[in-house]
Amino acid sequence: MNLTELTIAGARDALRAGETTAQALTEAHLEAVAEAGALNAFVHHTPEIARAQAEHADARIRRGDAPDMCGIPIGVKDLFCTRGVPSQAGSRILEGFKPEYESTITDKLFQDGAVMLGKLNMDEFAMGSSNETSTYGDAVNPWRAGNSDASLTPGGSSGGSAAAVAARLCLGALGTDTGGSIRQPAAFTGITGIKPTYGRCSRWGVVAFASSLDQAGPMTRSVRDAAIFLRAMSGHDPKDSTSADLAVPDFEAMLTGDVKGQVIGIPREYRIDGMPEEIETLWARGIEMLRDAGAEIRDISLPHTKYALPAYYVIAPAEASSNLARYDGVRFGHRAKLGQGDGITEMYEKTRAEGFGDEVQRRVMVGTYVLSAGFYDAYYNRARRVRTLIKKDFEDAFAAGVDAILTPATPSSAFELGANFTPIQMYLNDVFTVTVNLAGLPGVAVPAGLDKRGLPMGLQLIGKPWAEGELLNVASAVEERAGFVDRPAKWW
Ligand SMILES: NC(=O)C[C@H](N)C(=O)O
Repeated sequence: MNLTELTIAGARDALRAGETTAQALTEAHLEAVAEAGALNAFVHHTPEIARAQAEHADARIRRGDAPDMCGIPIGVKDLFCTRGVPSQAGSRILEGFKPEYESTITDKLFQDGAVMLGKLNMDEFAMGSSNETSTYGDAVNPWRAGNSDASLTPGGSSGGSAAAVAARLCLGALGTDTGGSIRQPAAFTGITGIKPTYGRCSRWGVVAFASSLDQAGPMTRSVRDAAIFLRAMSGHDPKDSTSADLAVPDFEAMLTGDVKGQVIGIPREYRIDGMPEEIETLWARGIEMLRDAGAEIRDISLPHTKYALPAYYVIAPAEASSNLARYDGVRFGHRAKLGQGDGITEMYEKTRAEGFGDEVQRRVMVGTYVLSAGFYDAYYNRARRVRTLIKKDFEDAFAAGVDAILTPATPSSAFELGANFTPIQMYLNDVFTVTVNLAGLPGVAVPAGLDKRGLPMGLQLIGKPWAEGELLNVASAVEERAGFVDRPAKWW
């Protein structure tokens, strides 16, 4: 058995059947991680923790007391606080920060027996779409275009998570998604990623970027794995007042693959100018797959879509400017060296100028500006009103009988690292994904084909609030028909 080729479902079943052990799985993955330095996916390695967790998991499996994630080697995005383990959110300003507490999500996973191999690379404070704003340097996509050896982005901000899962360094990884950070990298690396409904998973102990938009989710190599992983992460947490007090369904049991009679909406506003033909064709193929599976395809309108990106890039920086005020050189991580006569103001200024990268500084400035007294109504309040309209567009579609919405996940496949996009060009990566965060809905990206260069492309499905199970079921129908089995050739 090739242990790094298993899915989470396959590994779980093999562990329970005694065909392998958590320790063997862990060693195989630690070895894969050690060989994959060129991908720069893992930025902190925790082999001692992994080995201790695996030993413990094996004992539980032998006792017949093994939850689904017991003994499963995973990677954790650096945005999650993990007790005693560096948790830097990809930023220099959190250099040396080792939390004294565990995030609720990692705690839940560890309670279930999951094995943490280490922390994964990401854009600084989750701001970016290419993993190029990370203080650790770029994570690299394991996929390459044709015969070219140019390094491609795995997407962002959960770039390390996507690269690690696609390269078989772990069976699944934790990501977070504020405007597309799970779904875009999943699409760029040919894996599955779901952003759950806002409130499905606790945000406690996840470094905050934009609190009304942030949501954690799993990144995996199959829809079934996403269902298993998501169930283990979900649930109410009294420590996060925005987490929902709702029962968590068995998402895996809902994967029947049957979508007969379901109404799938195709929003005409997502047919944007300049959309590459290959993405358009992929979308058309997705429509055919679902029609073929017995779903009813319906053209719909989500009229405020075009205002989503500008509204997101007002609301997210506004919240970020407030959340990031706490990094002052006193409470966490990095503090600048001070000169003679420097007072507390210089300490704040120098620390923040050194500790934050350009993109983070840009967002703090934009955010502070749109919240300032003279501009609050013109920008922040207007963006909030747009957000309400976007949410209402989706509500109207669902009220008219639509069960799920199909769109492309991204407007392109993976691009080269160092492409030197302007900030606006970079933000355009999120054009199909931010609406979902603004509306608080669940969205899943599934790999559905390769482009002419041999790079993966993904489709996005958007669901009703709390309907992750139904949504993953539609995704599984696409997965089955797309038959995406391609994988990156190993060059690292
Ligand atoms: N965090 C995210 O979901 C990524 C998004 N591209 C942003 O930079 O805000």
